Amino acid sequence: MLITSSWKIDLIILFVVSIFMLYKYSTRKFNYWKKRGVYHPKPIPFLGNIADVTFFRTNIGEWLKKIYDSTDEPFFGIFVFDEPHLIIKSPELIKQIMVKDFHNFNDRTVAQPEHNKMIQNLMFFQRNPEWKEARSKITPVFTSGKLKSMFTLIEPIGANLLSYLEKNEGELESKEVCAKFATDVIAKCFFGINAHCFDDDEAMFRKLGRTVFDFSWRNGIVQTAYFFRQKWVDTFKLDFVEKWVFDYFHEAFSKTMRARQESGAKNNDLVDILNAMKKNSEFGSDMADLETEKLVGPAIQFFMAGFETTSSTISFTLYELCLNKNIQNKLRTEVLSNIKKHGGVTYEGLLEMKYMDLCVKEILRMYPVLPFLDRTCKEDYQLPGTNLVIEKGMPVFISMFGMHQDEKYFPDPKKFDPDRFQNKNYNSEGFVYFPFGEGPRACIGERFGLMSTKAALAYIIEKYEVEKCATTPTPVVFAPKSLVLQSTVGLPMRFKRIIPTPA
Ligand code: HEM
Repeated sequence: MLITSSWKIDLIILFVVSIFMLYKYSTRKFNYWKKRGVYHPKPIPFLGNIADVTFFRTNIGEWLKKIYDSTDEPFFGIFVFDEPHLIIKSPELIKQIMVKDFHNFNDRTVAQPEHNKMIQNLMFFQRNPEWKEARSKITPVFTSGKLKSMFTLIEPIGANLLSYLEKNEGELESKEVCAKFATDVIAKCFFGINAHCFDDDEAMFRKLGRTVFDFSWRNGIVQTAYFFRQKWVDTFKLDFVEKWVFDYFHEAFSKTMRARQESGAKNNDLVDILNAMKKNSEFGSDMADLETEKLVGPAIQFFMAGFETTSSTISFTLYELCLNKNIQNKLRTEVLSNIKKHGGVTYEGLLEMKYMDLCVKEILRMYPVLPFLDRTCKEDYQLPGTNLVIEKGMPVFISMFGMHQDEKYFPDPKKFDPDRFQNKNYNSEGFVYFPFGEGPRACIGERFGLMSTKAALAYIIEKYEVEKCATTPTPVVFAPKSLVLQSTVGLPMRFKRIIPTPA
């Protein structure tokens, strides 16, 4: 006998008391924002405001946008399960945090797993001071000269893309076509490997890409935990992507690097650049060992950060072009005259394509592949012009998707209107448009991503008309289990070869 003479009643009492205690525990911080006079949507016990993401009813980008749209406050609080998080909405405050006071917000909130050295050393996950050191060493990989050299590696992949389209003309899933292109480009430029994605649907690098980014329960749960339940990552030793993926990348890169060192061959890729840096001891004396994560890390990081972002941007552009024929025709006119002037799709030619630039800018506004930014507050911080002190360790989020779709900044936000970027700087006062992030921690591969995106578009648009077909989704429905913005059904469309008219 415990409490009453019936063990059944005892059990019920114990159950009710346990639930009550759990309820009390999960709601113990729920007056955090109220006490500070900060607006916050009403949280629910155990889940806070993250129920929709927890049950995979929506993805993180759309969830944050929905909360962003629910208030006009310049900043507001939410609860992720039981933990308070701050969302910044004011463009001026975003600028303050991302740039002016970057020193106090120079780490992401994303977990840095103790059990996995490889993930720890990926730049996206790195914390300071390691991040600062790694970033300054890797920045020279993306100078104009190196990009221009890497462009020569993209040209043959452009030819493969066109012969693939020629063989498979008609209805195609454009996201898959663009994924093949982006995978081949990244494998070639960063791993020195021909991935052969256009020849083989089951090519190994393509499989790796699917494993990392295809929406699955595994990826949905683990990748959400990395951003919102960092403690689980260490407790359950969760790997951002499956371990075999890292092992494969590690092996592939190390092999190429070793072969290159032995043969002395040069290829204009990351392998050459890192070999040269290693020779000059730019990575320090501990880098004598070829297999170390610090050398392989950048290649893996570039694959993970560059493959999905680039392929999505190309395919979302094709998607909007097939829905907006007049814009497609205008872009083709520019591409054709540029190709005529430069004798083909060239590095210099791409830089001159003004309308192409507007189209890609507008796509990245409408479909920012990574739809939110995150930073951690390093030390207690008085939010300028407010009474709020952001406490040390507070996760701070920015809804990029919310800002980019806010009609206050972008009238008629669902309309694909490249001309809205014509002679317009949206970030003059504060930040409202930042598809590559902002400040010292912004995307390091922006210029590479834009170069490969524009190259693919130029190759395709020169030779093919893209058209809506019966399975083209209108509008796009974003996958709820995905960290990045992805269409649930892909982006099928018709590729119709343009028959040149005789001169
Ligand atoms: C259209 C293509 C791309 C888009 C839209 C994109 C977007 C982004 C965004 C939003 C961030 C976070 C920035 C922040 O927190 O302020 C980021 C970070 C990053 N991106 Fe990209 N990216 C693209 C292509 C690439 C490519 C091609 C590479 C590599 C070659 C790359 C490498 C990285 C890395 C390493 C980071 C982490 C930077 C750091 O923590 O210092 N990205 N990217």
